[in-house]
Formats: sequence, C-alpha cells, structure tokens
Amino acid sequence: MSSSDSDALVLSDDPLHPANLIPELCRNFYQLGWVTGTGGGIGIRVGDKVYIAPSGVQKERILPVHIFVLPYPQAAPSPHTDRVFLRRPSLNLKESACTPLFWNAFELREAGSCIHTHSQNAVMATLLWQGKEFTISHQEMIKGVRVGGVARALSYLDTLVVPIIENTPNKEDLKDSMAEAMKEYPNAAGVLVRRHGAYVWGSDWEKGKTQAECLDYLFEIGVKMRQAGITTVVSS
Ligand SMILES: CSCCC(=O)C(=O)COP(=O)(O)O
Ligand SMILES: [Zn+2]
Repeated sequence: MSSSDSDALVLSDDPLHPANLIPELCRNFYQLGWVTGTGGGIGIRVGDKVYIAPSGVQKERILPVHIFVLPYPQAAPSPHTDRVFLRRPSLNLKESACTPLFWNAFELREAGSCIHTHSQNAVMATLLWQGKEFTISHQEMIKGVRVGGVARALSYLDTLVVPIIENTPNKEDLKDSMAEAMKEYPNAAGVLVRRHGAYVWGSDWEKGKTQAECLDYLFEIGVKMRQAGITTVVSS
C-alpha cells in the first residue's frame, strides 16, 4: 500500500472519523486531567479496523496523521514485527503501549472503544480501597454504568464493583492481569490499576466515553465519601 493510500485511512472531512475523534477526545480528556504527561489515551475499533494513538507523545497535541491503523482481528504477527499494521505514521512513532490492553476490551467484550485514564480519582480509589475491588452503592450515577461495560444499564439498587489489579513496571505486563480480572469479573465495566489509573470500554466511542465519565464520577465521589468518613448508607 502506498503512503497516500494508507493516509486515506486517517484523512477524512468527517469529524466522526476515528482519526479525527481520537485527537479531539484526547484534548477533552487532557482538560479532565485524564491524559496529562503523555499518559493515558483511547483506542477505537470500527468493524475490522482499530485506530490507535502514538506512544509517549503529548496526547492533547495528536493529529490525524499520527494515528496507527491495525486490522481487526489482528492477524498472527510475523517473527519480525510485534503487530500487523494497515497504516503507520511516516514520523518515527511507536503505537501506544496500551494497544494490547485495548485489545483485551475488543476481544473479551467486543468493545468499540477503550479509554485509559491516569485520573487522580481512579488512582486515589485504588489507594483507599486496598483490596482487589472498588465498590460503591446508592449513587444515581450507577445507573449510567452498563453490565460488562456493553450490556444493559445497572439499577440504582445495584452495587458497582470494579476489580483492582496491581501495577507493573512495564505496561505490556498488565495485559494478562487485566484479562484475568475481566474474566473473573464479567459484569465489571472497567479495570482499575493500582497507583496508575483505569481502563474503561464501551460498545462504541460514545458509550465508552460515557462509561469512563460515569465511573470516574463514582471513583471521585467514593474517594470524597471515604475522606469525609462517610461509611454508611442512610436510607430515605
Ligand atoms: C507518564 S506515562 C507512562 C506510561 C503509561 O502509563 C501510559 O499510559 C502511556 O501510554 P502510551 O499511550 O503513551 O504508550
Ligand atoms: Zn498509563
């Protein structure tokens, strides 16, 4: 494929094209403090293509030409390449180190997007919930969260449970523990990574964004409640 052919995979006048959405969403997430200092990001899958941002760059300054495009499902990689690409940026960039983790959401939940945040709300939740689960109940925003991130919405009467996995020095090493947590908690809409952040997904980019917003709200209110010493639920 020539570079102009492969550029056609990321150059579009449509603001909803994933190569336009990823830069826009990353700018929004930067304002929320989710992707500062180059950390965090989003991967979007539409049908048989996955769109991924570069690694280690200022995520709020990404352009469509910086986007990698990978086939989905991923063909078996050759011994000389880790991954198969339909399009790589001409600049000397590497795909996000989150790619294998985003793949967990695509494969295990048939997700259409996966968002990785370095939100301090998520990190604080993993510090105040020292076990392997974050839980919260009796919050209206629980109704915005979907079972498994992609199915029916939870009810006000449901308790939200998000598994917490331990961080590792190398991001790639999180793939297996994230997948194990997703299998052990099939109803969870995301996975928290202790002292690091969260991975949240949805069936498309909009629903993934909504899931990430609802979960981040619940991490924040949960943290504030613990810090205020509120441990009981008062009814009526
Ligand atoms: C200060 S960022 C450390 C690496 C990390 O956790 C991260 O999310 C960055 O991922 P990237 O997409 O830049 O490979
Ligand atoms: Zn990270």
